[in-house]
Amino acid sequence: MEELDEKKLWELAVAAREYSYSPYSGFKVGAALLSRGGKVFRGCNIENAAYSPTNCAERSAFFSAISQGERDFEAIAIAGGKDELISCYPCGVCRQVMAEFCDPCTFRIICGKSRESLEVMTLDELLPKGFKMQD
Ligand SMILES: O=c1ccn([C@H]2C[C@H](O)[C@@H](CO)O2)c(=O)[nH]1
Ligand SMILES: [Zn+2]
Repeated sequence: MEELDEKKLWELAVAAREYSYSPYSGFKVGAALLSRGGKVFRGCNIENAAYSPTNCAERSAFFSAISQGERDFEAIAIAGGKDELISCYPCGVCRQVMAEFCDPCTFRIICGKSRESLEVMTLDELLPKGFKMQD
């Protein structure tokens, strides 16, 4: 995936953020998950009055994709912030879900607060020595 495509994927995360349901934190997050087949699955964070049922944008995107039969992923872009976007990285729970389905050395996570300041990391960088099925 070229740099241009990473920017495009991040723009789709920004668009997905518009659907965020976050009346409790006011922190809106969008994610765009790219499959190896070139499909994009979007997700947003969905909060709840009981707090703990809240789902992050990243997991919403993964669960949507997996529910539609997709299991082969290339990259995810994330855009989050209250009124303004900030550099928003996936939480530990989402990193663990990524580890279930993605190759840690090749799956890329794209974060940033603007098209011009995107950071691209592998899952292995964000979740080194993760716990996996074979463990
Ligand atoms: O990477 C992140 C970090 C936080 N959130 C959500 C969870 C909650 O709704 C809000 C504040 O934590 O942001 C995400 O969706 N993804
Ligand atoms: Zn999360």
